[in-house]
Amino acid sequence: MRIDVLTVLPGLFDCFLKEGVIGKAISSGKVEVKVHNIRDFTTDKHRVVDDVPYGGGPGMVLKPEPIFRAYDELTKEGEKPYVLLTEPWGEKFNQEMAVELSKKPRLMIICGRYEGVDERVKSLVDREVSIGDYVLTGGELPAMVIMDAVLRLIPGVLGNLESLRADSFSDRGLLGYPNYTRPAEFRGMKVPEVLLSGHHKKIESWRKEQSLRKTLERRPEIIENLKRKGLLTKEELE
Ligand SMILES: Nc1ncccc1[N+](=O)[O-]
Repeated sequence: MRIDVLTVLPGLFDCFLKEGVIGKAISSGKVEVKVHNIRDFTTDKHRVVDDVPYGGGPGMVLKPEPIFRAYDELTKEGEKPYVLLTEPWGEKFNQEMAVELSKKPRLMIICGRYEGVDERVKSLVDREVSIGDYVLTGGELPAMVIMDAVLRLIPGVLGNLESLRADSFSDRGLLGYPNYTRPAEFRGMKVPEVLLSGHHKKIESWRKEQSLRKTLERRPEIIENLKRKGLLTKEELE
């Protein structure tokens, strides 16, 4: 997968693209992420990317020309990207959307900033996406959240496929099961016996039960939703 990011603050992405699972996925060539400074697509001396809003009002709006120039330049060759715009009032990002986006060969993420982008930019956009009902200073952190959730789903990025298998829960939006590692007892708190039993079938059903119980407790609407869609098996419903 290739992702092109358009932003006025490219520096924000430096650590994100170098560290951890994402850093390895990029350095190993499994995925390609290019961050582009919208300012590089301006033509004036002062490299202006924003301007005051027509009709008055606070703050600045990202101008359309530099973003369109970047889009035209970056889509001259290769597959047309599926274009996301990160902004507070977009469609709520979730695991289902991450799975869907992870199947696209190429993405472009336009990071909103200031009071947002000129409305005409949305003629380039396939999906306006929000990571939550709160206002950040810009769409760069949301872009990193989306890339993190999407890139970890690309085959080969997460070394141990097992952790992806566990995601079969999160792909249905179920909350994860409790995790433990050595020591078997710590400050009087013991690891559940079943996890020390080596009995894989029992461990699997214990984990599934824990996940369903936690989801029912904290996010009952997810269980209701899965019931309605018929995505819970008979024994899961018991
Ligand atoms: N929540 C947000 N605030 C500002 C820009 C983008 C945002 N978002 O969620 O994509």
